[in-house]
Amino acid sequence: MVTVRAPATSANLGSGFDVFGAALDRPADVIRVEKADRTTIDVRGYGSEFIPEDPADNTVGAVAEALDAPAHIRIDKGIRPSSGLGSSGASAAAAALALNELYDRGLSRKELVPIAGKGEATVSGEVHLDNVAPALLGGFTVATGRDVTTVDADIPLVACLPEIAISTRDARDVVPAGATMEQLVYTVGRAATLTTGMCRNDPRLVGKGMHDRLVTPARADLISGYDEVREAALAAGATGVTVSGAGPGVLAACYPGDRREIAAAMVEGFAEVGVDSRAYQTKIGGGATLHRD
Ligand SMILES: Nc1ncnc2c1ncn2[C@@H]1O[C@H](COP(=O)(O)OP(=O)(O)O)[C@@H](O)[C@H]1O
Ligand SMILES: N[C@@H](CCOP(=O)(O)O)C(=O)O
Repeated sequence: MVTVRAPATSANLGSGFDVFGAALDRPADVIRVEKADRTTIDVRGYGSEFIPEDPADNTVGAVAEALDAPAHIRIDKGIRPSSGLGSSGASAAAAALALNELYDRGLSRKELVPIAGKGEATVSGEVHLDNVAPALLGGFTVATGRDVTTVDADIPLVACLPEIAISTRDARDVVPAGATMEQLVYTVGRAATLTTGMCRNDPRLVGKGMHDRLVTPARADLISGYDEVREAALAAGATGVTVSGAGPGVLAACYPGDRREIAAAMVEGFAEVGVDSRAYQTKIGGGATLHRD
Protein backbone atom coordinates (compact mmCIF):
# COMPACT_ATOMS: atom_id res chain seq x y z
CA MET A 1 0.00 0.00 0.00
CA VAL A 2 1.13 3.56 -0.73
CA THR A 3 -0.20 6.57 1.16
CA VAL A 4 0.05 10.18 -0.04
CA ARG A 5 -0.98 13.43 1.70
CA ALA A 6 -1.62 16.19 -0.83
CA PRO A 7 -2.15 19.82 0.24
CA ALA A 8 -4.91 22.23 -0.59
CA THR A 9 -3.85 24.83 -3.11
CA SER A 10 -4.91 28.36 -3.96
CA ALA A 11 -4.71 29.01 -7.69
CA ASN A 12 -4.64 32.24 -9.74
CA LEU A 13 -3.65 34.48 -6.77
CA GLY A 14 -5.48 37.34 -8.52
CA SER A 15 -3.13 38.38 -11.34
CA GLY A 16 -2.05 34.87 -12.40
CA PHE A 17 -5.17 33.25 -13.83
CA ASP A 18 -4.48 29.61 -14.81
CA VAL A 19 -0.73 30.17 -14.18
CA PHE A 20 0.00 31.02 -10.52
CA GLY A 21 -0.65 28.61 -7.65
CA ALA A 22 0.44 28.08 -4.05
CA ALA A 23 0.40 25.00 -1.85
CA LEU A 24 -1.15 25.60 1.58
CA ASP A 25 0.15 23.86 4.69
CA ARG A 26 -3.44 23.02 5.62
CA PRO A 27 -5.98 21.49 4.88
CA ALA A 28 -5.09 18.34 2.87
CA ASP A 29 -6.41 15.11 1.29
CA VAL A 30 -4.97 11.68 2.10
CA ILE A 31 -5.06 8.90 -0.51
CA ARG A 32 -4.24 5.21 0.00
CA VAL A 33 -3.75 2.91 -3.00
CA GLU A 34 -3.39 -0.88 -3.38
CA LYS A 35 -2.93 -2.83 -6.61
CA ALA A 36 -6.13 -4.32 -8.07
CA ASP A 37 -7.36 -5.80 -11.36
CA ARG A 38 -9.62 -2.80 -11.92
CA THR A 39 -9.92 0.64 -10.33
CA THR A 40 -12.40 1.11 -7.49
CA ILE A 41 -12.77 4.25 -5.41
CA ASP A 42 -13.94 4.81 -1.83
CA VAL A 43 -14.38 8.45 -0.77
CA ARG A 44 -14.76 9.55 2.88
CA GLY A 45 -14.49 12.81 4.81
CA TYR A 46 -15.28 16.47 4.07
CA GLY A 47 -17.96 16.78 1.38
CA SER A 48 -17.54 13.14 0.33
CA GLU A 49 -21.30 12.94 -0.22
CA PHE A 50 -20.83 15.24 -3.21
CA ILE A 51 -17.96 13.30 -4.79
CA PRO A 52 -18.64 10.42 -7.25
CA GLU A 53 -16.98 7.03 -6.71
CA ASP A 54 -17.34 6.02 -10.37
CA PRO A 55 -13.78 6.11 -11.82
CA ALA A 56 -15.20 7.75 -14.94
CA ASP A 57 -16.37 10.74 -12.88
CA ASN A 58 -13.65 11.04 -10.22
CA THR A 59 -10.39 12.83 -10.97
CA VAL A 60 -8.35 9.90 -9.65
CA GLY A 61 -9.98 7.51 -12.13
CA ALA A 62 -8.55 9.39 -15.10
CA VAL A 63 -5.12 9.42 -13.43
CA ALA A 64 -5.19 5.64 -12.88
CA GLU A 65 -6.11 5.16 -16.56
CA ALA A 66 -3.38 7.54 -17.76
CA LEU A 67 -0.77 5.62 -15.75
CA ASP A 68 -2.27 2.22 -16.65
CA ALA A 69 -2.34 1.59 -12.89
CA PRO A 70 -5.61 -0.05 -11.75
CA ALA A 71 -5.97 0.13 -7.98
CA HIS A 72 -8.33 0.29 -5.06
CA ILE A 73 -8.14 3.98 -4.15
CA ARG A 74 -9.35 5.26 -0.79
CA ILE A 75 -9.67 9.04 -0.57
CA ASP A 76 -9.93 10.70 2.84
CA LYS A 77 -11.07 14.25 2.01
CA GLY A 78 -9.79 17.05 4.18
CA ILE A 79 -10.46 19.69 1.47
CA ARG A 80 -14.09 20.48 0.79
CA PRO A 81 -15.05 20.06 -2.91
CA SER A 82 -16.13 23.12 -4.93
CA SER A 83 -14.29 25.33 -2.44
CA GLY A 84 -11.60 27.13 -4.44
CA LEU A 85 -8.92 25.28 -2.45
CA GLY A 86 -8.01 22.81 -5.17
CA SER A 87 -9.92 19.85 -3.78
CA SER A 88 -10.20 18.00 -7.09
CA GLY A 89 -6.59 18.89 -7.93
CA ALA A 90 -5.27 17.57 -4.60
CA SER A 91 -6.88 14.19 -5.21
CA ALA A 92 -5.53 14.04 -8.76
CA ALA A 93 -2.02 15.00 -7.63
CA ALA A 94 -2.05 12.53 -4.75
CA ALA A 95 -3.26 9.72 -7.02
CA ALA A 96 -0.56 10.48 -9.60
CA LEU A 97 2.24 10.36 -7.02
CA ALA A 98 0.83 7.30 -5.24
CA LEU A 99 0.19 5.21 -8.38
CA ASN A 100 3.54 6.21 -9.88
CA GLU A 101 5.18 4.72 -6.76
CA LEU A 102 2.84 1.70 -6.49
CA TYR A 103 3.62 0.58 -10.06
CA ASP A 104 7.24 1.84 -10.11
CA ARG A 105 6.57 4.03 -13.14
CA GLY A 106 9.66 6.12 -12.25
CA LEU A 107 8.21 9.48 -13.37
CA SER A 108 9.43 12.70 -11.71
CA ARG A 109 7.01 14.99 -9.90
CA LYS A 110 7.28 17.51 -12.76
CA GLU A 111 6.47 14.71 -15.25
CA LEU A 112 3.42 13.83 -13.14
CA VAL A 113 2.01 17.40 -13.31
CA PRO A 114 0.36 17.06 -16.80
CA ILE A 115 -0.94 13.59 -15.87
CA ALA A 116 -2.59 14.95 -12.73
CA GLY A 117 -3.81 17.90 -14.82
CA LYS A 118 -5.54 15.50 -17.19
CA GLY A 119 -7.29 13.95 -14.20
CA GLU A 120 -8.49 17.33 -12.91
CA ALA A 121 -9.73 18.30 -16.37
CA THR A 122 -12.36 15.55 -16.15
CA VAL A 123 -14.25 17.80 -13.71
CA SER A 124 -13.18 21.33 -14.65
CA GLY A 125 -13.66 20.76 -18.36
CA GLU A 126 -10.32 22.29 -19.31
CA VAL A 127 -6.68 21.54 -18.40
CA HIS A 128 -5.21 24.04 -15.95
CA LEU A 129 -2.08 23.11 -13.99
CA ASP A 130 -2.22 25.82 -11.31
CA ASN A 131 -3.65 23.46 -8.67
CA VAL A 132 -1.87 20.18 -9.44
CA ALA A 133 1.56 21.83 -9.89
CA PRO A 134 1.75 23.30 -6.36
CA ALA A 135 0.05 20.21 -4.92
CA LEU A 136 2.86 18.05 -6.31
CA LEU A 137 5.82 20.45 -6.12
CA GLY A 138 4.94 22.69 -3.16
CA GLY A 139 5.59 26.40 -2.69
CA PHE A 140 4.55 29.08 -5.19
CA THR A 141 4.40 27.75 -8.74
CA VAL A 142 4.28 29.34 -12.20
CA ALA A 143 2.83 26.85 -14.68
CA THR A 144 3.09 27.84 -18.35
CA GLY A 145 2.18 25.04 -20.75
CA ARG A 146 4.32 22.07 -19.76
CA ASP A 147 6.97 24.19 -17.97
CA VAL A 148 6.64 24.74 -14.22
CA THR A 149 8.82 27.04 -12.09
CA THR A 150 8.70 26.92 -8.29
CA VAL A 151 9.63 29.36 -5.52
CA ASP A 152 9.99 28.07 -1.96
CA ALA A 153 8.16 31.07 -0.47
CA ASP A 154 7.16 31.60 3.16
CA ILE A 155 4.08 33.84 3.10
CA PRO A 156 1.33 33.78 5.77
CA LEU A 157 -2.19 33.41 4.39
CA VAL A 158 -5.80 33.18 5.56
CA ALA A 159 -8.25 31.19 3.44
CA CYS A 160 -11.91 31.80 4.32
CA LEU A 161 -14.39 29.24 3.02
CA PRO A 162 -18.08 30.24 2.91
CA GLU A 163 -20.90 27.69 2.91
CA ILE A 164 -21.46 28.33 -0.80
CA ALA A 165 -20.60 25.88 -3.59
CA ILE A 166 -19.20 27.14 -6.90
CA SER A 167 -17.89 24.58 -9.36
CA THR A 168 -14.79 25.46 -11.32
CA ARG A 169 -16.64 24.53 -14.48
CA ASP A 170 -19.35 27.14 -13.78
CA ALA A 171 -16.82 29.76 -12.66
CA ARG A 172 -14.85 29.31 -15.89
CA ASP A 173 -17.96 30.25 -17.82
CA VAL A 174 -17.80 33.85 -16.47
CA VAL A 175 -14.17 34.45 -17.43
CA PRO A 176 -14.00 37.31 -20.00
CA ALA A 177 -13.23 36.20 -23.55
CA GLY A 178 -10.54 38.86 -24.01
CA ALA A 179 -8.71 41.83 -22.52
CA THR A 180 -7.80 45.38 -23.47
CA MET A 181 -4.17 46.51 -23.72
CA GLU A 182 -4.73 48.55 -20.54
CA GLN A 183 -5.93 45.43 -18.67
CA LEU A 184 -3.00 43.40 -20.04
CA VAL A 185 -0.42 45.97 -18.88
CA TYR A 186 -2.07 46.20 -15.45
CA THR A 187 -2.13 42.41 -15.06
CA VAL A 188 1.51 41.96 -16.14
CA GLY A 189 2.58 44.62 -13.64
CA ARG A 190 0.70 42.99 -10.77
CA ALA A 191 1.90 39.50 -11.72
CA ALA A 192 5.51 40.70 -11.71
CA THR A 193 4.96 42.39 -8.34
CA LEU A 194 3.50 39.23 -6.84
CA THR A 195 6.34 37.06 -8.18
CA THR A 196 8.93 39.49 -6.78
CA GLY A 197 7.15 39.34 -3.43
CA MET A 198 7.29 35.55 -3.44
CA CYS A 199 11.01 35.57 -4.26
CA ARG A 200 11.69 38.08 -1.46
CA ASN A 201 9.21 36.57 1.07
CA ASP A 202 7.58 40.02 1.18
CA PRO A 203 3.86 39.85 2.15
CA ARG A 204 3.38 43.51 1.18
CA LEU A 205 4.46 42.94 -2.43
CA VAL A 206 2.54 39.66 -2.64
CA GLY A 207 -0.60 41.46 -1.47
CA LYS A 208 -0.14 44.25 -4.01
CA GLY A 209 0.31 41.62 -6.72
CA MET A 210 -3.06 40.04 -5.92
CA HIS A 211 -4.99 42.93 -7.50
CA ASP A 212 -6.78 41.90 -10.69
CA ARG A 213 -9.29 43.76 -12.88
CA LEU A 214 -9.85 40.96 -15.40
CA VAL A 215 -11.12 37.69 -13.91
CA THR A 216 -11.59 38.38 -10.21
CA PRO A 217 -14.43 40.94 -10.52
CA ALA A 218 -16.53 38.50 -12.56
CA ARG A 219 -16.01 35.76 -10.00
CA ALA A 220 -16.47 38.02 -7.00
CA ASP A 221 -20.02 38.63 -8.27
CA LEU A 222 -20.73 34.92 -7.65
CA ILE A 223 -19.69 35.16 -3.98
CA SER A 224 -22.27 36.74 -1.68
CA GLY A 225 -20.43 39.02 0.77
CA TYR A 226 -17.13 39.18 -1.14
CA ASP A 227 -16.82 42.97 -0.93
CA GLU A 228 -17.64 43.01 2.79
CA VAL A 229 -15.12 40.24 3.47
CA ARG A 230 -12.40 41.91 1.40
CA GLU A 231 -12.82 45.24 3.18
CA ALA A 232 -12.90 43.54 6.60
CA ALA A 233 -9.70 41.60 5.87
CA LEU A 234 -7.86 44.72 4.67
CA ALA A 235 -9.02 46.67 7.73
CA ALA A 236 -7.66 43.87 9.92
CA GLY A 237 -4.24 44.10 8.30
CA ALA A 238 -4.32 41.96 5.15
CA THR A 239 -1.84 43.14 2.50
CA GLY A 240 -4.04 41.82 -0.32
CA VAL A 241 -7.26 39.86 -0.87
CA THR A 242 -8.52 37.88 -3.84
CA VAL A 243 -10.78 35.00 -4.83
CA SER A 244 -9.07 31.66 -4.11
CA GLY A 245 -9.03 29.59 -7.30
CA ALA A 246 -12.45 29.70 -8.92
CA GLY A 247 -14.03 30.50 -5.53
CA PRO A 248 -15.99 30.73 -3.35
CA GLY A 249 -13.00 30.68 -1.02
CA VAL A 250 -11.43 34.08 -0.33
CA LEU A 251 -7.66 34.35 0.20
CA ALA A 252 -5.81 37.05 2.16
CA ALA A 253 -2.05 37.60 2.30
CA CYS A 254 -0.71 39.07 5.53
CA TYR A 255 2.01 39.24 8.14
CA PRO A 256 2.25 36.32 10.60
CA GLY A 257 0.90 38.15 13.65
CA ASP A 258 -2.26 39.35 11.88
CA ARG A 259 -3.72 35.98 10.83
CA ARG A 260 -6.00 35.44 13.83
CA GLU A 261 -7.58 38.93 13.59
CA ILE A 262 -7.96 38.69 9.81
CA ALA A 263 -9.58 35.26 10.07
CA ALA A 264 -12.12 36.55 12.59
CA ALA A 265 -12.81 39.63 10.45
CA MET A 266 -13.44 37.54 7.31
CA VAL A 267 -15.84 35.19 9.09
CA GLU A 268 -17.67 38.23 10.49
CA GLY A 269 -17.78 39.77 7.02
CA PHE A 270 -19.59 36.75 5.62
CA ALA A 271 -21.85 36.59 8.71
CA GLU A 272 -22.95 40.17 7.99
CA VAL A 273 -24.65 38.89 4.81
CA GLY A 274 -25.99 35.77 6.47
CA VAL A 275 -23.35 33.34 5.16
CA ASP A 276 -21.62 30.86 7.47
CA SER A 277 -17.91 30.29 6.81
CA ARG A 278 -14.72 28.84 8.26
CA ALA A 279 -11.26 30.36 8.07
CA TYR A 280 -7.95 28.51 7.83
CA GLN A 281 -4.97 30.35 9.27
CA THR A 282 -2.31 28.92 7.03
CA LYS A 283 0.76 29.73 4.92
CA ILE A 284 2.48 28.59 1.76
CA GLY A 285 3.59 25.01 2.38
CA GLY A 286 5.28 22.00 0.85
CA GLY A 287 4.05 19.58 -1.79
CA ALA A 288 2.54 16.12 -1.42
CA THR A 289 4.26 13.66 0.91
CA LEU A 290 4.46 9.91 0.29
CA HIS A 291 4.73 6.84 2.53
CA ARG A 292 5.15 3.28 1.31
CA ASP A 293 4.04 0.47 3.68
N1 LIG B 1 -11.42 13.33 -5.90
C1 LIG B 1 -12.21 14.43 -5.98
N2 LIG B 1 -12.12 15.38 -5.03
C2 LIG B 1 -12.91 16.47 -5.08
N3 LIG B 1 -13.85 16.70 -6.03
C3 LIG B 1 -13.96 15.76 -6.98
C4 LIG B 1 -13.15 14.61 -7.02
N4 LIG B 1 -13.50 13.87 -8.09
C5 LIG B 1 -14.50 14.54 -8.70
N5 LIG B 1 -14.79 15.66 -8.04
C6 LIG B 1 -15.84 16.65 -8.40
O1 LIG B 1 -15.19 17.88 -8.72
C7 LIG B 1 -15.97 18.99 -8.28
C8 LIG B 1 -15.07 19.89 -7.41
O2 LIG B 1 -14.01 20.33 -8.22
P1 LIG B 1 -13.91 21.88 -8.65
O3 LIG B 1 -15.25 22.33 -9.11
O4 LIG B 1 -12.76 21.98 -9.56
O5 LIG B 1 -13.64 22.66 -7.31
P2 LIG B 1 -12.45 22.40 -6.26
O6 LIG B 1 -11.29 21.84 -7.04
O7 LIG B 1 -12.17 23.72 -5.65
O8 LIG B 1 -13.02 21.42 -5.30
C9 LIG B 1 -17.15 18.44 -7.51
O9 LIG B 1 -18.28 18.50 -8.34
C10 LIG B 1 -16.78 16.98 -7.26
O10 LIG B 1 -17.92 16.15 -7.31
N1 LIG C 1 -7.33 28.52 -12.76
C1 LIG C 1 -8.48 27.75 -12.29
C2 LIG C 1 -8.24 27.36 -10.84
C3 LIG C 1 -9.40 26.58 -10.20
O1 LIG C 1 -9.08 26.37 -8.82
P1 LIG C 1 -10.09 25.58 -7.84
O2 LIG C 1 -9.39 25.51 -6.53
O3 LIG C 1 -11.35 26.41 -7.76
O4 LIG C 1 -10.34 24.23 -8.44
C4 LIG C 1 -9.74 28.58 -12.46
O5 LIG C 1 -9.72 29.70 -11.94
O6 LIG C 1 -10.69 28.13 -13.13
